[in-house]
Amino acid sequence: MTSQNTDTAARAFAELDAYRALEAKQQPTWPDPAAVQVASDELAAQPPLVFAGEADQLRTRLAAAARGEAFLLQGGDCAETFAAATADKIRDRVKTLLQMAVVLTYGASMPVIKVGRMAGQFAKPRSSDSETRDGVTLPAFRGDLVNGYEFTPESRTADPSRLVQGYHVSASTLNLIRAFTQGGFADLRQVHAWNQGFVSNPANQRYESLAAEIDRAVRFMDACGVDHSELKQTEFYVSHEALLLDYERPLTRIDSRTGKLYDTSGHMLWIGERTRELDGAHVEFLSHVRNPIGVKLGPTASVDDALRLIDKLDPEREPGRLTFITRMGAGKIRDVLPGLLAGVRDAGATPLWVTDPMHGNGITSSTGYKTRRFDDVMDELRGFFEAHREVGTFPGGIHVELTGDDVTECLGGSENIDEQALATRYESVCDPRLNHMQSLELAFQVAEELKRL
Ligand SMILES: O=C[C@H](O)[C@H](O)COP(=O)(O)O
Ligand SMILES: C=C(OP(=O)(O)O)C(=O)O
Ligand SMILES: [Mn+2]
Repeated sequence: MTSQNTDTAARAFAELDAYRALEAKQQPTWPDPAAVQVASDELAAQPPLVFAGEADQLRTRLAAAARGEAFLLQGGDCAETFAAATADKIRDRVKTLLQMAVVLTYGASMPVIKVGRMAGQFAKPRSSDSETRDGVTLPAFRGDLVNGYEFTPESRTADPSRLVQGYHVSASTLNLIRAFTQGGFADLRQVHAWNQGFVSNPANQRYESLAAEIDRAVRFMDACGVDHSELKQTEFYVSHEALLLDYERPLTRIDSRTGKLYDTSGHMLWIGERTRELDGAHVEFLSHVRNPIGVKLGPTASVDDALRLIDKLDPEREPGRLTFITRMGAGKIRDVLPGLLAGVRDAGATPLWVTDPMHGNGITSSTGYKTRRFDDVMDELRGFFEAHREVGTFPGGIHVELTGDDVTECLGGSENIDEQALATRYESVCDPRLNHMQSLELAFQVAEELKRL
């Protein structure tokens, strides 16, 4: 580095570090600050997980979605865990997203941008700092990057060595995702092989007939001698909530090509509903990195909130830079979203609008499980499309908590999971996820909405 480059880098990091003077909500209480410094130094010495150029490429893809020329599919666990970062589970989540993408691409006849909530989704904001079970109170589980899910004082104590472990688990997850999506697994000729559902399930049968059509189309192209080598690989990006600043900061690096800062822990980072204060540390931090940024907006978000977030996070109004992920709740979306869309549009801003139909629809079952009704999720989705049709803006994508596994965490769907069934395979350590079949079913319904655009 020349001394001029060194100066520029020092200035960029000094600006980034303005966040340190601001309130950072939802951070763990680390018992030993010296150990956090050791972990931070270790992270700072590791290679980046993603390349800045990939984040730029995703920004251009998201810009197309903001213009109405592509659709974002973002999904994965509420909270990834280190233990579940196995080849089978990663493969099944990737498969589920690939299947959904095929359904959506076919339905919308437009490119679908695939972004996993994967390879870094390890830190959770919580409603309460503590959890009480049978009269015993311990710190809440804040994600594997912070503490363990097991309900013991040792496990629930925040442990900064988990930051480093989280980096390595993210690296191996991302490595496998790259292998799957670029090494032949995601070849469109494998469209049948991705299916893993129950033969008799209606979503499964619908998928099989769509896959057969795609097969015929690919064979037709083969017979015509069309070169369609781009069908052999697929672009796949990773994202997570940039919650834990002790993890994000040491992974933020200067891009040698441009001299700009990128948070290299993932391609896209988002700010959660609980940490999106304009004068808070998270908004300040992400305002200084070049990655595409998402912000969750709940039902209390005003037009003014949205416009100020745009001014802070996307002052140049750069296409693809900013995605608003709305999570209003099925009962509220039709009342609150149209005004928000219109207010932002009238101010001349064109962020990408995406729906998260999960987080506004949480309930507790009579049997004590955190759950969501599939019908509420679908209702919010329809409300999202209705609001955009009403205002004339583009419904640019979906953000869902899902897994490739056959879990029983959300009520309903074609398998009719009821309150009693929740207990059979409830595996989430945080929010309930759509299982493989529910995810596919949702994709078909979104495809129907996209066909109406
Ligand atoms: O994923 C989102 C939040 O972390 C989660 O909904 C919070 O859940 P809690 O209300 O159980 O803390
Ligand atoms: C914490 C999450 O969501 P929100 O910020 O919308 O509550 C999440 O996406 O898991
Ligand atoms: Mn969640």
